[in-house]
Amino acid sequence: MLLKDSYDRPVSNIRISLTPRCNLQCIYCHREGEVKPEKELSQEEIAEILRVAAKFGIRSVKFTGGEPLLRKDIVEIVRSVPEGMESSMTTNGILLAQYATDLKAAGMKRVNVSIDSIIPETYKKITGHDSLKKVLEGVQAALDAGLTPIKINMVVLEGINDHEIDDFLAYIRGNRNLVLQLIELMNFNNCEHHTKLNDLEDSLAARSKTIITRRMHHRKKYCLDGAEVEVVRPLHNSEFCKFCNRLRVTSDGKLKPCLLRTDNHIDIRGKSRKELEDLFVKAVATREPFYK
Ligand SMILES: Nc1nc2c(ncn2[C@@H]2O[C@H](COP(=O)(O)OP(=O)(O)OP(=O)(O)O)[C@@H](O)[C@H]2O)c(=O)[nH]1
Ligand code: SF4
Ligand code: SF4
Repeated sequence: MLLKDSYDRPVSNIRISLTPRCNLQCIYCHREGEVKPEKELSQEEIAEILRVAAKFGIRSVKFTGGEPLLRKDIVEIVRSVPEGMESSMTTNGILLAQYATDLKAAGMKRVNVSIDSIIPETYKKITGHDSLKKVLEGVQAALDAGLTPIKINMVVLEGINDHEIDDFLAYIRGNRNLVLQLIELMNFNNCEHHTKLNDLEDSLAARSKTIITRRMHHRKKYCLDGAEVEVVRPLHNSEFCKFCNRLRVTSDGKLKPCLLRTDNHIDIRGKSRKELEDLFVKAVATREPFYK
């Protein structure tokens, strides 16, 4: 039986940040909402968290960061995912070519890869590094290894990459294993590059053959001719929060009931199995939609 919060939202998936470290410096990075992270969880601590998650019926885990592939024990971590639980990862793709085959062999189902521009100079401007070629090789390696479907995550930045959407569509078009995911920038610092995605969604809707509403966050998925596009609009979106079914774990071992809150973290380090289970129940009970 899945745990439910008092807003009737079941927790069906868990997101574990494996490290706050990253080999890029994106201009908009929210670091999964972590503040001053301390010592990273060990592989055994992660395995124990996953066992408890499985006990509460959670059947899906997403590994995030920072950059999760910076963990030297990443393949071991993936191997420790309990049977029956699907694992995936959100990565910047730089080390993906190196790890794709091993991740698949360890049981990982699929990956999301962040690519904010397919123009090398713009990619460098956003991420601080000249790594686009490596990332595209990583995507190809993940396709070859069968880590699919692969979502290409693009954070839309006004005046920087917002004119590239058709280029991205051309990149994924015809490959059923690639999905484009357009993400609204989390505009915490009143960033001049923030843009709402409403107009973009309207134009996708007009061009779509089918529109699917996913259960998670009630996100819309637009099926265009030969290309699938998912849109993530988390800001001031009560519908998004109403259908939020995730519980997060920070890289230093705290249950995090909401990405946008730092005041209700629950430390789960050094706890017995029974205490850990009780803290899971407590964390789910404190969950509430950020935007109501
Ligand atoms: N506010 C908010 N934003 C989220 C949440 N989950 C994901 N996001 C945003 O969506 C972006 C993409 O998330 P990913 O890590 O690729 O995973 P996903 O697409 O949510 O998950 P899958 O569909 O399982 O692959 C993140 O960078 C966040 O900005 C959430 O629970 N709350
Ligand atoms: S790749 Fe992800 S974690 Fe790394 S800096 Fe960019 S947004 Fe942040
Ligand atoms: S802001 Fe919080 S409640 Fe809303 S979708 Fe994100 S994690 Fe869930």
